[in-house]
Amino acid sequence: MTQPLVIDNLFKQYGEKTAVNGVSLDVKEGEIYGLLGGNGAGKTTTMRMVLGIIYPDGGRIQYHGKEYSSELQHGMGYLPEERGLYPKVKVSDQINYLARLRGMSAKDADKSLRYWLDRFEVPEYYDKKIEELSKGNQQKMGFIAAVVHRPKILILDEAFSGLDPVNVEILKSTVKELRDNGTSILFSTHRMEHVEELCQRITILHRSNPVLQGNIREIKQRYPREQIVLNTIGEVTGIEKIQGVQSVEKRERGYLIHINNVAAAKEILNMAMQQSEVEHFEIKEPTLNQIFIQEVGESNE
Ligand SMILES: Nc1ncnc2c1ncn2[C@@H]1O[C@H](COP(=O)(O)OP(=O)(O)OP(=O)(O)O)[C@@H](O)[C@H]1O
Repeated sequence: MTQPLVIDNLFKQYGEKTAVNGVSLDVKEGEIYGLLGGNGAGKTTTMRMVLGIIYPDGGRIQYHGKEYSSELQHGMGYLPEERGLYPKVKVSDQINYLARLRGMSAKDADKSLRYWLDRFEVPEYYDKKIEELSKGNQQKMGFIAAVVHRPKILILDEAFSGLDPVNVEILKSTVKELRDNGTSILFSTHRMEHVEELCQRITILHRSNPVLQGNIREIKQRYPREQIVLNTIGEVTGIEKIQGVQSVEKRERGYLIHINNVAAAKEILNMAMQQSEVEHFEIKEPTLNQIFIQEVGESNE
């Protein structure tokens, strides 16, 4: 079976500025692939090349084994980071028009739009102009515009930005459902917890270069486990004296301990058990955000 999306050694230059330098990745059917990077890393440029909005200066993109052609637009959906809908046009006029541009009949387009408005519990937005909606609700309409024509490949650039926590959950479950129905999703975000929840594979870009790539589980295993969460009933003293312990922070229910040698973990546990009752002991794997900071030298969030 050919892959829905294969990007091979993609390259893009704006004058002297290299925006994307040798990005390769593939998105499988029914996968949400995470594209991460700080501001200006090259995520949007990569996505726009995939969508055929701009042309690569080098490299190759294949869609189900084929080169780009304009008909492929019918099978692709895009939620841009910046709002993509016209403020003064009604939701129904605009989204139905976009759906028809992507090959749907007027009847199917309207049915699909109404389905999505009901799904987000806002059927009354059908007749509203975009500018009449709040920022978060405009984002939802942008999402509907991206999925109304049932694309096989979906590109989501900061899909959850501007949404309140309830709406983030609603959109997240929708994205998971689209994945489970076979959609291939290329997903960019600054929020690492979303990536940890939604994606199995990622690429981290830094100043146009891919600096880290692969399966999140495997990536995490390559980084040392340097944090211990210890919750005890009573106080434990002397942890900082154990060799390999770098710092001990008192937390509400215990301690957060930084180590630079995993052998210290056993000694910490022994000491804690001698002095108190241990409620919880965990050697934590690094978070994706910690790995990101280590690779890129700054937080993504
Ligand atoms: N049309 C353009 N002309 C000139 N330079 C551009 C253009 N579009 C992007 N760039 C430059 O290319 C680099 C990558 O930009 P891009 O928008 O792809 O980053 P990004 O990872 O999406 O960032 P952000 O998280 O801030 O949206 C940046 O340095 C940007 O200034």
